[in-house]
Amino acid sequence: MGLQMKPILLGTAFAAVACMTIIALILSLANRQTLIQPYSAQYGIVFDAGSTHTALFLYQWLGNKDNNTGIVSQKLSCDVDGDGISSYVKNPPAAGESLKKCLDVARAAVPAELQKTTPVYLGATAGMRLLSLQNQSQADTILEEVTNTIQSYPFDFRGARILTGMEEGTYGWITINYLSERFIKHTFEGKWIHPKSAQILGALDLGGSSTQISFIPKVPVTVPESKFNLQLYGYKYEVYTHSYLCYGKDQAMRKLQVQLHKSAGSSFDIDHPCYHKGYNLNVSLDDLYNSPCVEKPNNFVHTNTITFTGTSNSSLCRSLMEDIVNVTGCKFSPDCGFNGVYQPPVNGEFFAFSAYFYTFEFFGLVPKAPLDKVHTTINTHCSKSWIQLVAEYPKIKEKFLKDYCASAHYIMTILLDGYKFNNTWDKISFEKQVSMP
Ligand SMILES: Nc1ncnc2c1ncn2[C@@H]1O[C@H](COP(=O)(O)OP(=O)(O)O)[C@@H](O)[C@H]1O
Ligand SMILES: [Ca+2]
Repeated sequence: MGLQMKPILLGTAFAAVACMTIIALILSLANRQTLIQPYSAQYGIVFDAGSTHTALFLYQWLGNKDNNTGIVSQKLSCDVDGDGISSYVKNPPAAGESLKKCLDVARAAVPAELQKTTPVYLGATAGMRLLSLQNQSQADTILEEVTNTIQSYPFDFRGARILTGMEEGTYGWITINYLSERFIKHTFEGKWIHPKSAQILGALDLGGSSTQISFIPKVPVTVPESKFNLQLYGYKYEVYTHSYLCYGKDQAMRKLQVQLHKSAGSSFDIDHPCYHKGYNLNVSLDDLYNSPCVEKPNNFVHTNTITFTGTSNSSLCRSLMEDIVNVTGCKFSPDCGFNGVYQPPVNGEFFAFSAYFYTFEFFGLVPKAPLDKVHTTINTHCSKSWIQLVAEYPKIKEKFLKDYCASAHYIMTILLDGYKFNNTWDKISFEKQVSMP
C-alpha cells in the first residue's frame, strides 16, 4: 500500500486519529508547489476514538501563505468522559452525547468566523474494528450517532470512520517522527534540513484491543500487506507495519482469563498467577466470552460467573503469556513477529507509547532502564499482596492497578519473544506521545 503525495489524498490522510492532522499538514506542506488551492483552514479537530477512551485534539496552524515553517501546534486536548464509543452498543445515542463536552470546549476555543471552515474528523481504532466484526450494524449505528452529534456543531465535519490497522500503525509512526523532527529539522541557523535517515524512529503502540509495530527495516519488506511506501519532503520511506488485532492489552488480559478458565475444567474458582494474593475478581462468562478475540467453550453456560483468585506467582504469569503470544509455527522464519506474522528484524531506535508507556511509567522505568532492572522490578511487583499494593498506591484506580503485573509480563513477552528485541533492548524508549511544539 502506498501513500502518494497528492493533494487529492489530503482528506483521506487527514481523516483519522490525533496524529492525522499532522499527516495532512506534512502532506500539504510537502506538496506546496503542487497545490493549486492551498489548504486554508487554520484550525483542525480530530477525535481519536480508542477502544477504552476517546480524546479530542484541537490543532492550529498558520495559513499556507505565511507559513514558511510548517509548524503546527496543539491548542488543546480534551478527554471524553466515559468509555470508548464501541461500548455504547446498548445506547448508541449516548456515544454521540458523550462527545458534546469536548465539542463545546473546542467551539469555545475556535474563533466564531473560523468555525465553519474548521475540519473535524473522527478516527476509530480497534474497539470499533472488533465491534464491526461482531455486529456490523451496531458499529454503523454508533458511527451514525457520533456523526449526528458532530454535525450539530458549526464545524466542517469530514467523516467518522474505522481506521485500518495499517493506517493506525503508519500514522503513529509518522506522528512520532514528525513531532520529534526526524523528517525535517529546523536548525540553529534557521534552516530546514533532512536529518540522517538512520535517525528515523520505529513506533510501538499498545492499545486496549490491538497493538502496532512500524519501522524501517534494513532489508526490503517482502510481504506486500506489511509494506507502506511514502514520500515526505522528497525522501522515500519504505515502512514495515503490522497491527495485531486482539493483541491489545485488554484483549490479551481476556485471552489469559479464557485460557485459565478453559484449563480449569468445571471449577468456578480459578487461580490467577498474575493477580495479587488477596485480590479476587468475579467475571460473568457472558462478559468474558463477549469478544471475537476468544472462542466459547462447548459447554458454555452464559449465566455462570467465575472467580479469579490472585496467587502472586510472577514466573507462572510470565510463562502463561508465552502461550498467548504464540511464537511457534511461523512460515516466514526467521523473519517473524508472533502469531505467524511476517516481520523483518527490528532496526534502529524505537519509541513505545500508549499502554507501553503507562505501564513502564507506573514502574518508574521510563524512558529507559536496563533489562535486568526491568525484570527485577516486575518480579518484585508481581509477588506483592493486594493489601500491600493498595496501601502503596492509594490513588491508582483498581482497573489499572490489578493489571500492571500481567501487562508488564505481556509487554516483555511481545517485545522480547515476539518482536525479538532481546539483543536491542536499549533501543526502546518508553515515551508519552511526544509533545507538540
Ligand atoms: N493510566 C493507565 N495505566 C495503565 N494503562 C492505561 C492507563 N491509561 C490508559 N491505559 C491503557 O491504554 C490502552 C489504550 O488503548 P485505546 O487507545 O483505548 O485502544 P485501541 O488503541 O486498541 O483502540 C488501554 O489498554 C488502557 O487500559
Ligand atoms: Ca489507541
